[in-house]
Amino acid sequence: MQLLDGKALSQSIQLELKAEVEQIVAQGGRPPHLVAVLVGEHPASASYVRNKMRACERANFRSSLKKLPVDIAQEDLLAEIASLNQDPEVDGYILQLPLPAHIDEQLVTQAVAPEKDVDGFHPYNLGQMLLGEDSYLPATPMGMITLLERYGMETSGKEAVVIGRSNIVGRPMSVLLSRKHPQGNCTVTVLHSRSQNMAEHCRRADIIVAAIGQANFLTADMVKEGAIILDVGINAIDDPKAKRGYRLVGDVDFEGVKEKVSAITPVPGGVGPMTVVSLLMNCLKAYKTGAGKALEKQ
Ligand SMILES: Nc1nc(=O)c2c([nH]1)NC[C@@H]1CN(c3ccc(C(=O)N[C@@H](CCC(=O)O)C(=O)O)cc3)C=[N+]21
Ligand SMILES: [Mg+2]
Repeated sequence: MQLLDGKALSQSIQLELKAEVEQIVAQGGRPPHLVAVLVGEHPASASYVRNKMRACERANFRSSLKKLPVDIAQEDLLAEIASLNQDPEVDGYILQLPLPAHIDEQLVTQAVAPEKDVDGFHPYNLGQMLLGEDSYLPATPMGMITLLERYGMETSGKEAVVIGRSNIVGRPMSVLLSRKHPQGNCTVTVLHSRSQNMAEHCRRADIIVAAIGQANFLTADMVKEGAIILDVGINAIDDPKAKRGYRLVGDVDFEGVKEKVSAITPVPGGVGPMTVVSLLMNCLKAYKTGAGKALEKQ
């Protein structure tokens, strides 16, 4: 079994990004600037955002965290978004999801300038992705494709099963795995809460992407010998012995399946860090294409 070490890979990509930023700065440029907008105090979100800011530091990016109160009015959030869109010193930014219930997530996501949408959540970027045109890819699916690419795993002609149909993970991943691409060209099946015979579908798969949000959902009896497993799950399990009082487990019963599969991502240290570094890759791309100034007020 090969462990797909997302943490180590993300760190080496951060070093590559850092080298590129050093070159930009040596030539008189400013570093790329990523902004994370965090509304309220959602504890998991706060920890993800911290990881993103830390990755920026390691890659010599400039980063800013914009903390907004949980009860912010939607129109005030829209005003913040408009100001980020117009700020020539902001290359890319993300609105950390989930947003509080009184905010219309779709509406505010559409207010983000597509040029600065390094999360790839704007309908324009999602549409471009569907068409196979250039866009910012959503960070988690992009991270998984990069992981396969850097490990030299071609997927053409293989059977892929994606469990989960969320807008930010399952759906875009199913699109990427079926596109014309060395880490694509798969025959893709998307499973979701209404699917029947889940285990049967999974047992046929050469590649399984588990994005269900349920600890230890995918068990050994559901996987084929030699399959590749990408585990998107981040589930906190109470554990009095752990430092934080809990530990993180994925959607895959790692211990159960590890002897059976050919490759698998661990949790933590797999898909999560790849998500973070994908944001930085998108932000450098935004910087290079001049996204910062795209909507500058004249
Ligand atoms: N607008 C937006 N963009 C996102 O990219 C986004 C989001 N909203 N909402 C939630 C999901 C989830 N997500 C993760 C980021 C980092 C880790 C990560 O760093 N995980 C570490 C461990 C984390 C820990 O120790 O707490 C790991 O798996 O090794 C995981 C998950 C980004 N998301
Ligand atoms: Mg994500």
